[in-house]
Amino acid sequence: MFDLIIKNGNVVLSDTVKKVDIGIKNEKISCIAEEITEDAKQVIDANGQYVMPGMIDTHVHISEPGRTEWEGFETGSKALAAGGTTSYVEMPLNALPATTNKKALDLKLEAAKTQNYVDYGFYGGLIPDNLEDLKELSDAGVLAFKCFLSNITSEIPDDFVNVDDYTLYKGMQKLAELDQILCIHAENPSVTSKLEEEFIREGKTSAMDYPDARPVFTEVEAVQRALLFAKETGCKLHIVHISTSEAVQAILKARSEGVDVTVESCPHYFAMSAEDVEEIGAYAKCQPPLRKKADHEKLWDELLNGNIDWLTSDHSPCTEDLKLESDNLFTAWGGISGAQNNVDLMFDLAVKQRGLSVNRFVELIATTPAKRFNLSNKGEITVGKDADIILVDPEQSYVVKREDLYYKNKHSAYEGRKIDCRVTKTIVRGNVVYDLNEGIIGEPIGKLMTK
Ligand SMILES: NC(=O)NC(NC(N)=O)C(=O)[O-]
Ligand SMILES: [Zn+2]
Ligand SMILES: [Zn+2]
Repeated sequence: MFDLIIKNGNVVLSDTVKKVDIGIKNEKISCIAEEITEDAKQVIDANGQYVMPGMIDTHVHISEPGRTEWEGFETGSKALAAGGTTSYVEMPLNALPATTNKKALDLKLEAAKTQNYVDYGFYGGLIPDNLEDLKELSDAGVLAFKCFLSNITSEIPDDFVNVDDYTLYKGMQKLAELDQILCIHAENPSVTSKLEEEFIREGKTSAMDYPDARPVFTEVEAVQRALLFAKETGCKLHIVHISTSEAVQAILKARSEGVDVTVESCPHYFAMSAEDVEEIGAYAKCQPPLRKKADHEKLWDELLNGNIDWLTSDHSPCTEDLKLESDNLFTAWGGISGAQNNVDLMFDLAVKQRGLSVNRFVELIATTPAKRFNLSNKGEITVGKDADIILVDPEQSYVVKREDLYYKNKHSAYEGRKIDCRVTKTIVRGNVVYDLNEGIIGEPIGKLMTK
């Protein structure tokens, strides 16, 4: 007797897509066979749909506690579930306090405990004055660490700040000892902040000016510095939300020379370019910026050539006033609400429109991040793994509408956009948590993932 059987779907296995049935028992995938005839408490017919591992989104900002009006665990995890994500890793910034010591992590754990509809884990932050806190955060089970090379300053006590080079060096030494990955937001802080001031002074604040104020080389420079420090210290490195082909090439070169480095990018860098931001406005503002068409196409080549390791949402929500109060892009809040439209949007763009294989797509959303973050129960449809599974209908289309968004603040850079693919069910450890017709189902059953 199975708890759940998923029948007749096109199941994305590690190197093939096969029409097989999946039997689930005690939260795990317990049988994969051409036909399962045993009984089950629940049967799902997935005819005509892809059945694949749920997305593992390793880049999500939930600003609870402290800035819960931006996003909370309940609303954020509902959006993730509705978008086909079955587990996520939460960034150490935007909540107050930032997750830079054990006390702050405990506040996160407490807030998250009863509110998550999907599985979740945490990052610890590296900032200039917390080198002594890294071991305690690591011992408490954070999945990885994060720091900013990009300029990030705040007047508010306990908010996140970027590292200086000394902290980067010392932090990497410590994290290498702790066998932790350091994830880095890589942009040169002094060039970008001064350039932005200069552009504003000169009134050059259009959507097409914005990427010029954070030029390609400022990403490449910070990436190269991080690579050099990683080579020196032996620290495992992961570069988040990469926006340029040039930076990807620098990463590939360092990897070929022995640096243990991986790289992610996000759907928004593929779905939109700076030209689109002219129309969409601040909802599509982020750092690093959406690049102009020619750079954007070069990043697509990197993705299609297998040079980007995985995809994340970088769901970085805020209240709508922070997007609207400023009359120019330069001073509006940077960050895109995207957690609910990762899987189907990228399936449409990369698989349907640009011919990426479905197997490669699954590596990008699930298998590779699971391996890198040592989430050994997740990321593949294989007997013994957690039954974290989504159904994806490549024949359905929909238009992104505010009222369908689960975010606390229902704005999106994709509002009004037609997506030719749709997530129809999300299953976390055998529990159906989202269904297209019924919406979010049941109680928040998400469990904490620790290292
Ligand atoms: N404070 C943020 O949420 N920042 C985020 N903002 C973006 N990407 O625009 C990020 O990941 O850098
Ligand atoms: Zn960032
Ligand atoms: Zn981010």
